Amino acid sequence: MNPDLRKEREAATFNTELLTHILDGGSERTRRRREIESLVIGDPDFCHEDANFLSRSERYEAAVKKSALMIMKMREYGISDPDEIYYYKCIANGSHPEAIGLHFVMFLPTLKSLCTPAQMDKWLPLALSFQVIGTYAQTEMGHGTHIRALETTATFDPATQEFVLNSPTVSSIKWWPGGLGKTSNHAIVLAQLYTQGQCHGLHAFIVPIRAMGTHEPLPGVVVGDIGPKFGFDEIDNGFLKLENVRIPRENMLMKYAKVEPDGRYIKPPSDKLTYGTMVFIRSMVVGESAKAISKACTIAIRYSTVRRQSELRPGEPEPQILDYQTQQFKLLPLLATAYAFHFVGQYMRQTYLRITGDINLGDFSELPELHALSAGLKAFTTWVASAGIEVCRMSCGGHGYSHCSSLPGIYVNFTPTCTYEGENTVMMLQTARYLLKSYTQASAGQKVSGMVSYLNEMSQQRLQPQQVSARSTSVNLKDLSSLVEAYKIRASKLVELAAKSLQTELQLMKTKEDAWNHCSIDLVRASDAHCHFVIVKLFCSKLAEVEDTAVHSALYSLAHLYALHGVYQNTGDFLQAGLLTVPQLTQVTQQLKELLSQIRPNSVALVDAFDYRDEMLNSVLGRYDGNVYDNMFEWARKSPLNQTEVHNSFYKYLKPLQSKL
Ligand SMILES: CCCCCCCC/C=C\CCC/C=C/C(=O)SCCNC(=O)CCNC(=O)[C@H](O)C(C)(C)COP(=O)(O)OP(=O)(O)OC[C@H]1O[C@@H](n2cnc3c(N)ncnc32)[C@H](O)[C@@H]1OP(=O)(O)O
Ligand SMILES: Cc1cc2nc3c(=O)[nH]c(=O)nc-3n(C[C@H](O)[C@H](O)[C@H](O)COP(=O)(O)OP(=O)(O)OC[C@H]3O[C@@H](n4cnc5c(N)ncnc54)[C@H](O)[C@@H]3O)c2cc1C
Repeated sequence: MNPDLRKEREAATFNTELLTHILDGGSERTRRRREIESLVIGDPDFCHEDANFLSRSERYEAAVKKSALMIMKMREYGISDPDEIYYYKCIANGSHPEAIGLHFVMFLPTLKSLCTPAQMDKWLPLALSFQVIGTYAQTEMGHGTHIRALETTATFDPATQEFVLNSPTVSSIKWWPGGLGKTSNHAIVLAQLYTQGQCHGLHAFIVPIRAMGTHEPLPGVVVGDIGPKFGFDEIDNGFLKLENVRIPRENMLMKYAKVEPDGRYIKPPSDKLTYGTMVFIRSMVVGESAKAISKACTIAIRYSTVRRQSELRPGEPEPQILDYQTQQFKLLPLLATAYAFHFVGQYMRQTYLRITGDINLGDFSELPELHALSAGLKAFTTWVASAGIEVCRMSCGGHGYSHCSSLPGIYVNFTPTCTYEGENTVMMLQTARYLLKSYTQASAGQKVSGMVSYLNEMSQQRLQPQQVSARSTSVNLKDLSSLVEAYKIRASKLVELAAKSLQTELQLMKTKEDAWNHCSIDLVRASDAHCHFVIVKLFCSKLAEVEDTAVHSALYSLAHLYALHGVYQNTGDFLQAGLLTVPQLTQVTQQLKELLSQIRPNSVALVDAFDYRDEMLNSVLGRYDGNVYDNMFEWARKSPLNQTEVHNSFYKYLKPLQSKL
C-alpha cells in the first residue's frame, strides 16, 4: 500500500463502511453487491486482454462474447433481480458499453410497456431466450430530435393484413441505433402509421431484420454499422434502410393505439405513451451520471494523494498535489456533485417506478411532471458529469491523458448521454415548457404540485407585496437551509424572468413559436435553475436520514460545498435575485476555502466509500493500493508497439529514407 494513501485512510473522521451502506441503501445490499462482484472477479472467463490494445472489430467481438457469457453465468447463478443484474453487469462491463445493451434497456422495456397481452405472450419468451435480439430504431439520418418529422412509413394493407415499411429517402434511413449494425435480428422501428389513406403519426412496430438462424439480412432490409465514433467502440451503432418490407398486422405494438383488421385506427389515451422508453432511460441516466463522475473522482483523488509535485515550502519534500488549494477546488466540488447526483439518481428511479405504476393503472396525471423532471435532470446531470470527468482527467496532468488512467474511456463512453435519449438543450426546453405552464397556472391562483410547488409561494407573495419587502432576502452562507431557500427563490425568479421574456416577445407580434425561440436562452436558464434547486433540496433532505454523527458531518460538509459552489458559479443569478450582496462575494470564497480544508482530510475515505473495485475502475492511477508508477510501467510494456524491439515501419520507411538522403 502506498504510505500516503494509508495515512489518508487512517486520518478519516468517519467509518467508510457505514457510508457505503448508506450509498447502497443498507448493509445487506452492500453485502449482496460485493458477493455478486466477487463472482465476476474470481471468474477466469472475465480475465481478458486490456481492451485499450485491441482494434475496434476485436473490441466489438470481445464485447459480444462478454454479453453472451454474462447471460449464461447469471442464469447459472440464478441472478434475476434487476438490481442484482445491474451489480453483475457493472463489474463485468466496467466503463464500457454492453454489446447487446439496447436489447435490455430499450427493446425489452418497449415490449413490456407497449405490447398487448397476446403480443407479450409471443415476443417476450423469444426475447428472453435471445432467439430474438432486438434494438430500438427511432433516429433517422435527417431527424433525431424532432421525432414527429420522422419519415419512415408503415402503411397498412388490409388485403394481406400487413404493414409495408419503407424508408422513402436517404434522410429517412435509420441511423445510430445501438446493436443495429450487426448484433440484432429484430428492431422496434418507429414509423409514421398510414391506414385508410390517413397518417396517424408515430407508432412502434416489431420488424425482423435478419433471419433467425442464419442471421443474414432479410429481403428488403439494408443494414450495417455506421463506422467508428468518438467512443462506444464496443457498439455497432447501425443504419437500416427498409424497402417494401412487409410485416404482419400483429407486429404493431397495440397496447394503446390499434389498427383493426379493416384498417380502422383506434387512438391511444395519450400519444406520448409511445415515448415511454425514452422517459425510462432518461430517469435512469441520472444515476449513471453519478456513477461516471464518482468513478472519475475516485481515480483523480486517489492519484492526487499519491502524486507529489513541485514545491510548497522551500527545502521541503514535494507535497501531495491534493494539498494545493487549486487542486482541491477542481476536485472536491465534483466529489460533492457525485454524492448529490447519487441521491438524486435514487430519487429519480423511485419517482419513475411510482408514476409508471400509476400509469399502468390508467392514471396519467403525473406523466407531465415525470417527463419534465426526467428530461431536465438527465440534461443537467449529464452536462455537469461530462464536464467534470474532463476536469478530473486534466487534474491528473499528463498521465490523465493515457488510457491507463481510464479517464479518456470514461469520458468518451459517458459524454454521448448529453446527446442520446434527447439532446440536452432540447430536454431543457421541454422542462421549461412545463415550468412556464405551471407558472401560468400558479399565477392564476391554481395550485401546482410536485417539484414545482414553490411556484405557488411566488404567486402568494405577489399578492402580498408588503410581506415580500419585509422579508430579509440575503442568504446566510453558513446555513444550508438558507442556501436551499436561496436556490428556490433563484429558480422562481428565473422562471418568472423567462415568462416575462416570452410575454415581451409575444407583444412584438411574433408567432408563439418565434417568441419561444427568441427567449430560449432564458428558458434553458430557468430549467437549469429549477434542476439545481431540486438537486440541492434532495441532497439536503437526504441528510435527515443519516443517523451516524460522523458520517452525517462529512455528508453535511459535502452538501454545503455543493450548494455554495453553485452560488459561486452563478453569482450573477443570486445577485440579480437580490439574494446575495456584493460584500458577500468575498464571504462566498472564504466559506468555500474553509469547506475545502474541512473536506480535504476525508477526501480519500469519501471516494473509498463508493466502493469501486479495481477491476471496475481498471485504472492504473486510481488503484486502491496507490502503486501507480510500477504498474504504469508494466502497463506500457504491454502495448502492441512494444511486441518487437524494432518496429516493421523502420525497415519499410525509415531505413530506405536514411539510405536515400
Ligand atoms: C437499467 C437501466 C440502465 C440505464 C443505463 C442507460 C445507459 C444506456 C446506454 C446506451 C443506450 C443508448 C441508447 C440511446 C437511445 C436513443 O437515443 S433512442 C432515441 C432518443 N430520441 C429522443 O430522445 C428524441 C428526443 N425528442 C423527443 O423526445 C421529442 O421529439 C420532443 C423533443 C420531446 C418533442 O416531442 P413532440 O414534438 O411530440 O412534442 P411537443 O409538440 O414538443 O410537445 C407536445 C406535448 O407532449 C409533451 N411530451 C413530449 N415528450 C413527452 C414524453 N416523453 N412524455 C410525456 N409528455 C411528453 C410535451 O411536454 C408537450 O406537452 P404540453 O403540450 O402539455 O406542453
Ligand atoms: C452513442 C449514441 C447512441 C445512440 N443510440 C440510439 C439508439 O439506440 N436508437 C436511436 O433511435 N437513436 C440513437 N441515437 C441517436 C440520438 O438519440 C440522437 O442523436 C439524439 O436524439 C439527438 O438528435 P440529433 O442527432 O438529430 O441532433 P440534432 O437534433 O440535429 O441536434 C443538433 C443541435 O441542434 C440543436 N437543436 C435541435 N432541435 C432544437 C430545438 N428544437 N431547439 C433548440 N435547439 C435544437 C441541438 O440542441 C443541438 O445543438 C444515439 C446517438 C448516439 C450519439
